[in-house]
Amino acid sequence: MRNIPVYKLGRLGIMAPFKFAKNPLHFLHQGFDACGDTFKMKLFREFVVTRDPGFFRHVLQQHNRNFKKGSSSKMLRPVLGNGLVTSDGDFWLRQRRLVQPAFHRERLQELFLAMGVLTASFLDEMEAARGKDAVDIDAKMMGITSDIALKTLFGNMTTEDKARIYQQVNRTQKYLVTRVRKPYRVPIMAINGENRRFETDLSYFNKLVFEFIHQRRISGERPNDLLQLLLDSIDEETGEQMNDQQIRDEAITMFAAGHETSATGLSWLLLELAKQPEIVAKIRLESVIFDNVPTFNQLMQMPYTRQVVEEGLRLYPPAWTMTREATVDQEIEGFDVKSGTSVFLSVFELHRNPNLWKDPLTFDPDNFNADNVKDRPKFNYLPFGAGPRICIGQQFAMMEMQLILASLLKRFDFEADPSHPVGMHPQIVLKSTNGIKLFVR
Ligand code: HEM
Repeated sequence: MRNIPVYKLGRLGIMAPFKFAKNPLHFLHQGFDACGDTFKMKLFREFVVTRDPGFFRHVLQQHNRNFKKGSSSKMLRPVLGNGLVTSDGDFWLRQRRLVQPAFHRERLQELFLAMGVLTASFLDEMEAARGKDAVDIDAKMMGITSDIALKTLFGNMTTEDKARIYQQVNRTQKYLVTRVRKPYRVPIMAINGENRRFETDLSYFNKLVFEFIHQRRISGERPNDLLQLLLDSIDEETGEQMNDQQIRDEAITMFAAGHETSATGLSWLLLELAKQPEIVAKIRLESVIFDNVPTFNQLMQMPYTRQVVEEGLRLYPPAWTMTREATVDQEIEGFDVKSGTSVFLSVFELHRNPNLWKDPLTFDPDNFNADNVKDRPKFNYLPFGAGPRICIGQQFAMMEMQLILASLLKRFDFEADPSHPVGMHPQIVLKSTNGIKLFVR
Protein backbone atom coordinates (compact mmCIF):
# COMPACT_ATOMS: atom_id res chain seq x y z
CA MET A 1 0.00 0.00 0.00
CA ARG A 2 1.18 3.53 -0.74
CA ASN A 3 1.68 6.21 1.89
CA ILE A 4 -0.42 9.29 1.41
CA PRO A 5 1.85 12.24 0.52
CA VAL A 6 2.05 14.76 3.33
CA TYR A 7 1.46 18.44 2.58
CA LYS A 8 4.34 19.89 4.56
CA LEU A 9 3.39 23.18 6.07
CA GLY A 10 7.02 23.98 6.85
CA ARG A 11 8.36 26.27 9.52
CA LEU A 12 5.31 28.48 9.17
CA GLY A 13 3.01 25.51 9.96
CA ILE A 14 1.81 27.35 13.03
CA MET A 15 0.29 29.97 10.72
CA ALA A 16 -1.44 27.35 8.56
CA PRO A 17 -4.86 27.54 10.27
CA PHE A 18 -4.92 31.30 9.71
CA LYS A 19 -3.83 30.94 6.10
CA PHE A 20 -6.47 28.27 5.55
CA ALA A 21 -9.16 30.44 7.18
CA LYS A 22 -8.17 33.39 4.99
CA ASN A 23 -8.11 31.63 1.64
CA PRO A 24 -8.97 27.91 1.76
CA LEU A 25 -9.10 27.48 -2.02
CA HIS A 26 -5.60 28.81 -2.55
CA PHE A 27 -4.28 26.92 0.45
CA LEU A 28 -5.63 23.59 -0.80
CA HIS A 29 -4.61 24.26 -4.38
CA GLN A 30 -1.01 24.65 -3.26
CA GLY A 31 -1.34 21.27 -1.55
CA PHE A 32 -2.47 19.62 -4.79
CA ASP A 33 0.34 21.34 -6.70
CA ALA A 34 2.87 20.03 -4.21
CA CYS A 35 1.52 16.51 -3.62
CA GLY A 36 -0.74 15.39 -6.49
CA ASP A 37 -4.43 14.45 -6.36
CA THR A 38 -4.48 13.19 -2.75
CA PHE A 39 -2.59 14.41 0.29
CA LYS A 40 -2.61 14.53 4.07
CA MET A 41 -2.37 17.65 6.18
CA LYS A 42 -2.69 18.58 9.81
CA LEU A 43 -4.90 21.55 10.57
CA PHE A 44 -6.12 21.33 14.18
CA ARG A 45 -6.44 17.60 13.31
CA GLU A 46 -5.41 15.36 10.42
CA PHE A 47 -7.29 15.42 7.11
CA VAL A 48 -6.95 13.47 3.90
CA VAL A 49 -7.74 15.87 1.06
CA THR A 50 -8.52 14.60 -2.43
CA ARG A 51 -9.58 15.53 -5.95
CA ASP A 52 -9.22 11.99 -7.26
CA PRO A 53 -12.52 10.68 -8.76
CA GLY A 54 -11.65 7.14 -7.61
CA PHE A 55 -11.59 8.38 -4.02
CA PHE A 56 -14.99 10.05 -4.47
CA ARG A 57 -16.40 6.79 -5.89
CA HIS A 58 -15.06 4.77 -2.97
CA VAL A 59 -16.29 7.17 -0.27
CA LEU A 60 -19.64 8.25 -1.67
CA GLN A 61 -20.77 5.10 -3.42
CA GLN A 62 -18.89 1.81 -3.34
CA HIS A 63 -17.99 1.84 0.37
CA ASN A 64 -20.28 4.56 1.67
CA ARG A 65 -21.12 2.39 4.69
CA ASN A 66 -17.52 2.75 5.86
CA PHE A 67 -18.07 6.48 6.50
CA LYS A 68 -20.21 8.85 8.50
CA LYS A 69 -20.80 12.53 8.05
CA GLY A 70 -18.57 13.39 11.00
CA SER A 71 -17.58 16.76 12.33
CA SER A 72 -18.95 18.82 9.42
CA SER A 73 -22.46 17.83 10.35
CA LYS A 74 -21.87 18.44 14.06
CA MET A 75 -21.27 22.08 13.20
CA LEU A 76 -24.67 22.32 11.48
CA ARG A 77 -26.64 20.29 14.00
CA PRO A 78 -27.57 23.21 16.28
CA VAL A 79 -29.56 24.63 13.37
CA LEU A 80 -30.54 21.67 11.20
CA GLY A 81 -31.24 19.27 14.07
CA ASN A 82 -31.36 15.66 12.95
CA GLY A 83 -32.46 16.30 9.36
CA LEU A 84 -31.21 14.57 6.22
CA VAL A 85 -27.97 16.51 5.88
CA THR A 86 -26.82 15.90 9.46
CA SER A 87 -28.15 12.44 10.34
CA ASP A 88 -26.48 9.08 9.75
CA GLY A 89 -27.22 5.34 9.75
CA ASP A 90 -30.69 3.86 10.15
CA PHE A 91 -32.27 7.13 11.24
CA TRP A 92 -31.03 8.85 8.06
CA LEU A 93 -32.28 5.96 5.87
CA ARG A 94 -35.72 6.08 7.38
CA GLN A 95 -35.92 9.87 6.93
CA ARG A 96 -34.67 9.63 3.35
CA ARG A 97 -37.44 7.13 2.54
CA LEU A 98 -40.01 9.48 4.09
CA VAL A 99 -38.82 12.62 2.32
CA GLN A 100 -37.93 11.19 -1.12
CA PRO A 101 -41.52 11.07 -2.50
CA ALA A 102 -41.78 14.86 -2.11
CA PHE A 103 -39.26 15.16 -4.96
CA HIS A 104 -40.90 12.89 -7.53
CA ARG A 105 -41.16 14.35 -11.02
CA GLU A 106 -44.95 14.97 -10.95
CA ARG A 107 -44.62 16.78 -7.62
CA LEU A 108 -41.84 18.93 -9.02
CA GLN A 109 -43.94 19.85 -12.03
CA GLU A 110 -46.57 21.18 -9.64
CA LEU A 111 -43.99 23.12 -7.62
CA PHE A 112 -42.66 24.52 -10.89
CA LEU A 113 -45.90 26.49 -11.32
CA ALA A 114 -45.17 28.41 -8.10
CA MET A 115 -41.57 28.97 -9.24
CA GLY A 116 -42.84 30.44 -12.52
CA VAL A 117 -45.23 32.89 -10.82
CA LEU A 118 -42.52 34.12 -8.44
CA THR A 119 -39.97 34.41 -11.25
CA ALA A 120 -42.40 36.54 -13.29
CA SER A 121 -42.77 39.07 -10.44
CA PHE A 122 -39.02 38.95 -9.84
CA LEU A 123 -38.51 40.07 -13.45
CA ASP A 124 -40.65 43.13 -12.72
CA GLU A 125 -38.55 43.84 -9.62
CA MET A 126 -35.38 43.62 -11.73
CA GLU A 127 -36.95 46.03 -14.22
CA ALA A 128 -36.61 48.74 -11.56
CA ALA A 129 -32.81 48.27 -11.64
CA ARG A 130 -32.49 48.65 -15.41
CA GLY A 131 -30.16 51.48 -16.39
CA LYS A 132 -29.41 52.38 -12.74
CA ASP A 133 -26.40 51.70 -10.45
CA ALA A 134 -24.92 48.20 -10.42
CA VAL A 135 -27.02 45.84 -8.29
CA ASP A 136 -25.80 43.33 -5.72
CA ILE A 137 -26.72 40.27 -7.75
CA ASP A 138 -26.01 37.86 -4.86
CA ALA A 139 -28.62 39.61 -2.77
CA LYS A 140 -31.09 39.54 -5.67
CA MET A 141 -30.55 35.82 -6.29
CA MET A 142 -30.86 35.05 -2.58
CA GLY A 143 -34.10 37.02 -2.64
CA ILE A 144 -35.74 35.04 -5.44
CA THR A 145 -34.44 31.60 -4.39
CA SER A 146 -35.46 32.11 -0.76
CA ASP A 147 -38.89 33.31 -1.93
CA ILE A 148 -39.17 30.13 -3.99
CA ALA A 149 -37.91 27.93 -1.14
CA LEU A 150 -40.28 29.48 1.41
CA LYS A 151 -43.27 29.37 -0.93
CA THR A 152 -42.70 25.78 -2.07
CA LEU A 153 -42.05 24.70 1.53
CA PHE A 154 -44.60 26.60 3.59
CA GLY A 155 -47.01 28.26 1.19
CA ASN A 156 -47.62 31.92 2.00
CA MET A 157 -45.54 33.97 4.43
CA THR A 158 -45.52 37.66 5.41
CA THR A 159 -42.93 39.98 3.85
CA GLU A 160 -41.71 40.86 7.35
CA ASP A 161 -41.06 37.22 8.29
CA LYS A 162 -39.32 36.65 4.96
CA ALA A 163 -37.02 39.64 5.44
CA ARG A 164 -36.15 38.55 8.96
CA ILE A 165 -35.41 34.99 7.91
CA TYR A 166 -33.20 36.24 5.11
CA GLN A 167 -31.12 38.38 7.48
CA GLN A 168 -30.86 35.65 10.09
CA VAL A 169 -29.75 32.99 7.64
CA ASN A 170 -26.80 35.17 6.61
CA ARG A 171 -25.81 35.85 10.21
CA THR A 172 -26.21 32.22 11.24
CA GLN A 173 -24.02 30.94 8.44
CA LYS A 174 -21.25 33.40 9.29
CA TYR A 175 -21.50 32.38 12.95
CA LEU A 176 -21.25 28.64 12.24
CA VAL A 177 -18.40 28.99 9.76
CA THR A 178 -16.43 31.21 12.14
CA ARG A 179 -16.72 28.61 14.92
CA VAL A 180 -15.18 25.96 12.68
CA ARG A 181 -12.59 27.96 10.75
CA LYS A 182 -11.49 30.18 13.60
CA PRO A 183 -11.88 28.10 16.75
CA TYR A 184 -9.63 30.58 18.58
CA ARG A 185 -12.54 33.05 18.39
CA VAL A 186 -15.01 30.74 20.16
CA PRO A 187 -14.29 32.10 23.68
CA ILE A 188 -14.70 35.67 22.39
CA MET A 189 -18.08 34.80 20.88
CA ALA A 190 -19.32 33.82 24.31
CA ILE A 191 -18.70 37.30 25.67
CA ASN A 192 -19.22 39.66 22.72
CA GLY A 193 -22.87 38.77 22.25
CA GLU A 194 -22.50 36.60 19.13
CA ASN A 195 -23.64 33.42 20.93
CA ARG A 196 -26.63 35.21 22.40
CA ARG A 197 -27.66 36.65 19.04
CA PHE A 198 -27.36 33.21 17.47
CA GLU A 199 -29.64 31.73 20.15
CA THR A 200 -32.17 34.52 19.66
CA ASP A 201 -32.17 34.07 15.86
CA LEU A 202 -32.62 30.35 16.23
CA SER A 203 -35.47 30.54 18.71
CA TYR A 204 -37.33 33.03 16.51
CA PHE A 205 -36.89 30.74 13.54
CA ASN A 206 -38.02 27.65 15.48
CA LYS A 207 -41.08 29.43 16.81
CA LEU A 208 -42.06 30.44 13.29
CA VAL A 209 -41.67 26.94 11.86
CA PHE A 210 -43.49 25.18 14.72
CA GLU A 211 -46.30 27.69 14.32
CA PHE A 212 -46.53 26.86 10.61
CA ILE A 213 -46.70 23.14 11.40
CA HIS A 214 -49.30 23.67 14.12
CA GLN A 215 -51.49 25.92 11.96
CA ARG A 216 -51.39 23.46 9.12
CA ARG A 217 -52.34 20.54 11.35
CA ILE A 218 -55.38 22.34 12.78
CA SER A 219 -56.52 24.22 9.67
CA GLY A 220 -57.56 21.15 7.72
CA GLU A 221 -56.14 22.82 4.58
CA ARG A 222 -54.01 20.70 2.30
CA PRO A 223 -52.10 22.97 -0.08
CA ASN A 224 -49.66 21.53 -2.54
CA ASP A 225 -46.37 22.37 -0.81
CA LEU A 226 -43.45 20.47 0.65
CA LEU A 227 -44.65 20.96 4.24
CA GLN A 228 -47.87 19.13 3.41
CA LEU A 229 -45.90 16.31 1.78
CA LEU A 230 -43.77 15.99 4.91
CA LEU A 231 -46.89 15.95 7.11
CA ASP A 232 -48.53 13.29 4.94
CA SER A 233 -45.56 11.01 4.33
CA ILE A 234 -45.78 7.53 5.83
CA ASP A 235 -42.99 4.98 6.18
CA GLU A 236 -44.20 2.07 4.03
CA GLU A 237 -42.48 -0.50 6.22
CA THR A 238 -43.56 0.71 9.65
CA GLY A 239 -46.59 2.90 8.89
CA GLU A 240 -44.98 5.64 11.04
CA GLN A 241 -45.17 9.38 10.35
CA MET A 242 -42.84 12.20 11.38
CA ASN A 243 -43.43 14.12 14.59
CA ASP A 244 -43.29 17.93 14.70
CA GLN A 245 -39.61 18.02 15.64
CA GLN A 246 -38.63 15.83 12.68
CA ILE A 247 -40.78 17.87 10.32
CA ARG A 248 -39.13 21.03 11.66
CA ASP A 249 -35.66 19.52 11.13
CA GLU A 250 -36.40 18.39 7.57
CA ALA A 251 -38.12 21.64 6.60
CA ILE A 252 -35.23 23.76 7.88
CA THR A 253 -32.75 21.38 6.26
CA MET A 254 -34.45 21.81 2.90
CA PHE A 255 -34.60 25.55 3.27
CA ALA A 256 -30.95 25.74 4.28
CA ALA A 257 -29.69 23.24 1.69
CA GLY A 258 -31.96 24.46 -1.02
CA HIS A 259 -31.79 28.18 -1.59
CA GLU A 260 -28.33 29.59 -1.02
CA THR A 261 -26.81 26.84 -3.15
CA SER A 262 -28.96 27.73 -6.17
CA ALA A 263 -28.61 31.47 -5.53
CA THR A 264 -24.82 31.30 -5.45
CA GLY A 265 -24.71 29.12 -8.55
CA LEU A 266 -26.86 31.67 -10.39
CA SER A 267 -24.78 34.66 -9.26
CA TRP A 268 -21.56 33.11 -10.56
CA LEU A 269 -23.28 32.20 -13.80
CA LEU A 270 -24.57 35.72 -14.39
CA LEU A 271 -21.11 37.15 -13.69
CA GLU A 272 -19.53 34.68 -16.13
CA LEU A 273 -22.17 35.29 -18.81
CA ALA A 274 -21.69 39.06 -18.52
CA LYS A 275 -18.35 38.27 -20.27
CA GLN A 276 -19.78 35.74 -22.76
CA PRO A 277 -22.12 37.40 -25.28
CA GLU A 278 -21.97 34.43 -27.71
CA ILE A 279 -23.23 32.04 -25.08
CA VAL A 280 -25.99 34.46 -24.06
CA ALA A 281 -27.03 34.73 -27.73
CA LYS A 282 -27.36 30.94 -27.93
CA ILE A 283 -29.51 30.83 -24.78
CA ARG A 284 -31.70 33.56 -26.28
CA LEU A 285 -32.11 31.56 -29.48
CA GLU A 286 -33.59 28.73 -27.41
CA SER A 287 -35.72 31.20 -25.48
CA VAL A 288 -37.80 32.23 -28.51
CA ILE A 289 -40.25 29.48 -27.59
CA PHE A 290 -41.57 31.33 -24.51
CA ASP A 291 -42.81 34.84 -23.77
CA ASN A 292 -42.02 35.95 -20.23
CA VAL A 293 -41.10 32.82 -18.28
CA PRO A 294 -40.96 29.27 -19.70
CA THR A 295 -43.37 26.48 -18.78
CA PHE A 296 -42.00 23.17 -17.55
CA ASN A 297 -42.37 21.61 -21.02
CA GLN A 298 -40.70 24.56 -22.71
CA LEU A 299 -37.78 24.32 -20.31
CA MET A 300 -37.35 20.66 -21.28
CA GLN A 301 -36.85 21.82 -24.88
CA MET A 302 -33.90 24.05 -23.99
CA PRO A 303 -30.90 21.69 -23.77
CA TYR A 304 -28.26 24.36 -24.31
CA THR A 305 -29.51 26.39 -21.34
CA ARG A 306 -29.17 23.23 -19.27
CA GLN A 307 -25.58 22.77 -20.49
CA VAL A 308 -24.77 26.34 -19.44
CA VAL A 309 -26.11 25.68 -15.95
CA GLU A 310 -24.15 22.42 -15.73
CA GLU A 311 -20.96 24.20 -16.78
CA GLY A 312 -21.61 26.91 -14.18
CA LEU A 313 -21.90 24.22 -11.51
CA ARG A 314 -18.61 22.74 -12.74
CA LEU A 315 -16.53 25.90 -12.52
CA TYR A 316 -18.32 27.35 -9.49
CA PRO A 317 -19.73 24.40 -7.53
CA PRO A 318 -21.83 25.86 -4.69
CA ALA A 319 -21.20 22.71 -2.61
CA TRP A 320 -17.46 23.14 -3.06
CA THR A 321 -16.55 20.39 -0.64
CA MET A 322 -18.00 17.29 1.04
CA THR A 323 -16.52 15.74 4.16
CA ARG A 324 -16.75 12.30 5.75
CA GLU A 325 -15.14 10.42 8.61
CA ALA A 326 -13.88 6.85 8.10
CA THR A 327 -15.47 4.39 10.55
CA VAL A 328 -13.15 1.43 9.71
CA ASP A 329 -9.55 0.97 8.55
CA GLN A 330 -9.53 0.54 4.77
CA GLU A 331 -7.57 0.85 1.53
CA ILE A 332 -8.67 3.64 -0.81
CA GLU A 333 -7.07 3.85 -4.25
CA GLY A 334 -4.03 2.03 -2.90
CA PHE A 335 -3.72 4.28 0.17
CA ASP A 336 -4.02 3.11 3.75
CA VAL A 337 -6.77 5.09 5.51
CA LYS A 338 -7.33 4.52 9.23
CA SER A 339 -10.63 4.56 11.08
CA GLY A 340 -11.36 8.06 12.41
CA THR A 341 -9.63 9.83 9.49
CA SER A 342 -11.45 12.90 8.18
CA VAL A 343 -11.75 12.87 4.40
CA PHE A 344 -12.13 16.19 2.64
CA LEU A 345 -13.53 15.68 -0.88
CA SER A 346 -12.75 18.84 -2.84
CA VAL A 347 -15.47 19.14 -5.48
CA PHE A 348 -14.00 22.49 -6.52
CA GLU A 349 -10.65 20.89 -7.36
CA LEU A 350 -12.24 17.76 -8.87
CA HIS A 351 -14.07 20.01 -11.35
CA ARG A 352 -10.86 21.89 -12.19
CA ASN A 353 -8.54 18.90 -12.11
CA PRO A 354 -6.20 19.30 -15.14
CA ASN A 355 -5.88 15.51 -15.38
CA LEU A 356 -9.62 15.20 -16.02
CA TRP A 357 -10.68 18.31 -17.96
CA LYS A 358 -9.33 19.89 -21.12
CA ASP A 359 -8.84 23.63 -20.46
CA PRO A 360 -10.30 23.26 -16.95
CA LEU A 361 -10.46 27.00 -16.26
CA THR A 362 -12.31 27.91 -19.48
CA PHE A 363 -16.09 28.29 -19.26
CA ASP A 364 -17.33 26.02 -22.02
CA PRO A 365 -20.93 24.69 -22.05
CA ASP A 366 -19.87 22.17 -24.73
CA ASN A 367 -18.31 20.19 -21.89
CA PHE A 368 -21.91 19.06 -21.40
CA ASN A 369 -23.02 18.33 -24.95
CA ALA A 370 -24.28 14.78 -25.49
CA ASP A 371 -20.97 13.44 -26.90
CA ASN A 372 -18.81 14.78 -24.10
CA VAL A 373 -21.21 13.64 -21.40
CA LYS A 374 -21.34 10.14 -22.92
CA ASP A 375 -17.56 9.79 -22.80
CA ARG A 376 -17.03 11.23 -19.31
CA PRO A 377 -16.71 8.96 -16.25
CA LYS A 378 -19.50 9.75 -13.81
CA PHE A 379 -17.24 10.60 -10.88
CA ASN A 380 -15.42 13.42 -12.70
CA TYR A 381 -18.39 15.75 -12.17
CA LEU A 382 -20.30 15.79 -8.88
CA PRO A 383 -21.99 19.12 -8.12
CA PHE A 384 -24.78 17.25 -6.33
CA GLY A 385 -22.67 14.51 -4.76
CA ALA A 386 -23.24 10.81 -5.50
CA GLY A 387 -24.34 7.51 -4.03
CA PRO A 388 -27.16 7.08 -1.51
CA ARG A 389 -26.67 10.59 -0.11
CA ILE A 390 -26.86 12.35 -3.46
CA CYS A 391 -28.68 15.69 -3.27
CA ILE A 392 -32.40 15.05 -2.88
CA GLY A 393 -33.18 18.46 -4.44
CA GLN A 394 -31.05 18.03 -7.58
CA GLN A 395 -33.94 18.17 -10.07
CA PHE A 396 -35.62 20.99 -8.15
CA ALA A 397 -32.40 23.03 -8.27
CA MET A 398 -31.72 22.37 -11.96
CA MET A 399 -35.27 23.39 -12.90
CA GLU A 400 -35.09 26.50 -10.77
CA MET A 401 -31.72 27.64 -12.07
CA GLN A 402 -32.63 27.10 -15.72
CA LEU A 403 -35.95 28.88 -15.26
CA ILE A 404 -34.46 31.95 -13.59
CA LEU A 405 -31.46 32.15 -15.92
CA ALA A 406 -33.44 31.84 -19.16
CA SER A 407 -36.10 34.32 -17.97
CA LEU A 408 -33.54 36.92 -16.89
CA LEU A 409 -31.44 36.66 -20.05
CA LYS A 410 -34.46 36.87 -22.31
CA ARG A 411 -35.27 40.29 -20.89
CA PHE A 412 -32.00 41.83 -19.66
CA ASP A 413 -28.35 42.32 -20.52
CA PHE A 414 -25.90 42.16 -17.63
CA GLU A 415 -22.59 43.95 -17.41
CA ALA A 416 -19.90 43.55 -14.75
CA ASP A 417 -19.02 46.56 -12.60
CA PRO A 418 -15.27 47.12 -13.18
CA SER A 419 -14.98 49.09 -9.93
CA HIS A 420 -16.05 46.01 -7.94
CA PRO A 421 -13.49 43.18 -8.17
CA VAL A 422 -14.80 39.75 -7.26
CA GLY A 423 -12.97 36.96 -5.46
CA MET A 424 -14.10 33.58 -4.18
CA HIS A 425 -14.84 33.21 -0.50
CA PRO A 426 -15.95 29.70 0.34
CA GLN A 427 -18.15 29.39 3.37
CA ILE A 428 -20.56 26.45 3.62
CA VAL A 429 -21.26 27.33 -0.02
CA LEU A 430 -18.88 28.95 -2.50
CA LYS A 431 -19.67 32.62 -1.87
CA SER A 432 -17.91 35.66 -3.33
CA THR A 433 -15.74 38.00 -1.26
CA ASN A 434 -17.91 41.14 -1.32
CA GLY A 435 -20.88 40.11 -3.37
CA ILE A 436 -21.19 40.28 -7.15
CA LYS A 437 -22.27 43.58 -8.68
CA LEU A 438 -23.75 43.80 -12.14
CA PHE A 439 -25.36 46.55 -14.20
CA VAL A 440 -28.77 45.62 -15.55
CA ARG A 441 -29.38 46.92 -19.10
C1 HEM B 1 -27.46 24.20 -6.97
C2 HEM B 1 -28.13 23.75 -5.93
C3 HEM B 1 -27.69 22.62 -5.05
C4 HEM B 1 -26.45 22.03 -4.91
C5 HEM B 1 -25.16 22.39 -5.63
C6 HEM B 1 -26.59 20.98 -3.93
C7 HEM B 1 -25.56 20.12 -3.57
C8 HEM B 1 -25.69 19.08 -2.69
C9 HEM B 1 -24.66 18.10 -2.40
C10 HEM B 1 -23.26 18.08 -2.99
C11 HEM B 1 -25.16 17.22 -1.51
C12 HEM B 1 -24.45 16.00 -0.93
C13 HEM B 1 -23.69 16.37 0.31
C14 HEM B 1 -22.89 15.21 0.86
O1 HEM B 1 -22.93 14.09 0.34
O2 HEM B 1 -22.19 15.43 1.87
C15 HEM B 1 -26.50 17.66 -1.19
C16 HEM B 1 -27.34 17.03 -0.29
C17 HEM B 1 -28.60 17.48 0.00
N1 HEM B 1 -29.30 18.48 -0.64
FE1 HEM B 1 -28.63 19.64 -2.13
N2 HEM B 1 -27.87 20.96 -3.49
C18 HEM B 1 -28.59 21.92 -4.15
C19 HEM B 1 -29.92 22.18 -4.01
C20 HEM B 1 -30.78 21.56 -3.14
C21 HEM B 1 -32.18 21.81 -3.01
C22 HEM B 1 -32.98 22.77 -3.91
C23 HEM B 1 -32.64 21.05 -1.97
C24 HEM B 1 -34.04 20.93 -1.39
C25 HEM B 1 -35.10 21.55 -1.82
C26 HEM B 1 -31.51 20.31 -1.46
C27 HEM B 1 -31.55 19.45 -0.40
C28 HEM B 1 -30.53 18.59 -0.04
C29 HEM B 1 -30.64 17.62 1.04
C30 HEM B 1 -31.84 17.42 1.96
C31 HEM B 1 -29.42 16.92 1.06
C32 HEM B 1 -29.02 15.79 2.02
C33 HEM B 1 -29.34 14.47 1.35
C34 HEM B 1 -28.99 13.25 2.18
O3 HEM B 1 -27.94 13.23 2.84
O4 HEM B 1 -29.80 12.30 2.16
N3 HEM B 1 -30.40 20.63 -2.19
N4 HEM B 1 -26.81 18.76 -1.94
